[in-house]
Amino acid sequence: MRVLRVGDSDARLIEPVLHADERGSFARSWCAESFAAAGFAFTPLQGNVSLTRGAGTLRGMHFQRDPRPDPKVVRCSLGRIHDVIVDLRAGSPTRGQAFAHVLDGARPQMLCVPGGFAHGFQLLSEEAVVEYLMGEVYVPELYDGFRHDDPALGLAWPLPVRGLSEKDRAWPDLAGRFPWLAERAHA
Ligand SMILES: Cc1cn([C@H]2C[C@H](O)[C@@H](COP(=O)(O)OP(=O)(O)O[C@H]3O[C@H](C)C(=O)[C@H](O)[C@H]3O)O2)c(=O)[nH]c1=O
Repeated sequence: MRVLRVGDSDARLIEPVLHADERGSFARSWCAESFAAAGFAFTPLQGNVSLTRGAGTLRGMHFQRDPRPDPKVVRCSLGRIHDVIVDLRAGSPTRGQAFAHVLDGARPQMLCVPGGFAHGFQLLSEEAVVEYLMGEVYVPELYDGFRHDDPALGLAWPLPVRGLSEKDRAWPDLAGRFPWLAERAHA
């Protein structure tokens, strides 16, 4: 299993061993012991799968607020996505930093995202299936987000953005809710 650090953050990009033979291939999509040894201790409480159509379509950015932030293990099982996480945790040395990865259904890579990060992705293929194990259950009252083009972050997206949900168009500016972002923007 290959474990890559994600910048200086405590997120991890894990590539499990791919056992290929004449039938195809086999890889683990999660393993408590080896993931913990890789620095990502995690207990899945919910599994999500989303099918998205149309290159450029974007889901996010979403996060679940304290006291129930939602760590997740994200895998693209079909197609290709530009995946972005943003550290929103108070006190984190990488607070405010964004980390982008291409996740490809042809590779069994998984992005291990601690709770307190926002997450979103844009399709690089015409269709994509994204599956993720969640370390916290969905709590609608704590479900939050910000726009992909929030002025406080300046996130770059590889394709013209399309297919946003009404909710993802309407998130309020982050700086109004996280003063430390506004201060940083004026630093
Ligand atoms: C997240 C979630 C949603 N829902 C319901 C709520 C809506 O009626 C429907 C679609 O929800 P939403 O439009 O928020 O789905 P996405 O835009 O794919 O949200 C996800 O996109 C980004 C990339 C993520 O990382 C999160 O896992 C998740 O926020 O599913 C549930 O029933 N359970 C859930 O856990």
